[in-house]
Amino acid sequence: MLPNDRNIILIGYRGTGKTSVGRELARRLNRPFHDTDVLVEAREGRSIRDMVDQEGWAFFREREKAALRSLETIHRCVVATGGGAVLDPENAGVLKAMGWIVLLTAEEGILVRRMRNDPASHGQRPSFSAKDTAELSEQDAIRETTEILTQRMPIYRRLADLVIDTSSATLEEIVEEILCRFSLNGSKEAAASDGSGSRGG
Ligand SMILES: Nc1ncnc2c1ncn2[C@@H]1O[C@H](COP(=O)(O)OP(=O)(O)OP(=O)(O)O)[C@@H](O)[C@H]1O
Ligand SMILES: O=C(O)C1=C[C@@H](O)[C@@H](O)[C@H](O)C1
Ligand SMILES: [Mg+2]
Repeated sequence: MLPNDRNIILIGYRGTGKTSVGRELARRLNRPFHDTDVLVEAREGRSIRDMVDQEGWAFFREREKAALRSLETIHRCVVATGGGAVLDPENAGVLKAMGWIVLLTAEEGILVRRMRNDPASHGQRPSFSAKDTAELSEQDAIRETTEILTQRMPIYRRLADLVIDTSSATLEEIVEEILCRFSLNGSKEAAASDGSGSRGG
């Protein structure tokens, strides 16, 4: 398989922008986009939050694993993962074999602010603690985020082929960095989808 045929997989904590960046990157590359959270919700016919409330985290993690397995043989796609998908070592192995892994990061305070301002948070993002995330003070939410990131960052970093701090970057800038890093900027697929086909190579 040519390097440019590999999938591009986005990993990282909640609110780092995996879904937003993935959607835009797929549009720029004219590639299919898959989001494991969206797949799980579509298959289950309910939100992740409802799944976790009704069945618990282990149930959701099993469904997430099955969703990831169903993507194992795709190529030339962009994939956004759930923030905790990489915690399962088997999932991590599947993702690593699937393509280039891009880790998105951001400062804790920014992550908390993004999640609080995102209307999707309230109906769809289950709380990690007993309280609803929206009910936590900003300080407690930052503390919770810092604690979880301390556990997860070594796993995220071990898997990553590229790390991008999104704290003060726009979606466009992040997408450009990914295209540039994997030499996809001048590719026919990128050129064709951004309307600059005659200039591309
Ligand atoms: N670079 C950015 N700058 C500003 N806002 C951003 C950026 N990236 C994402 N956001 C905003 O942050 C919120 C969360 O983004 P998104 O849903 O893409 O994150 P995610 O990593 O997919 O989260 P989750 O793990 O919960 O699925 C959205 O409201 C989105 O518009
Ligand atoms: O960080 C996490 O553990 C999660 C992130 C979201 O993408 C969802 O997959 C779910 O809310 C769990
Ligand atoms: Mg997402």
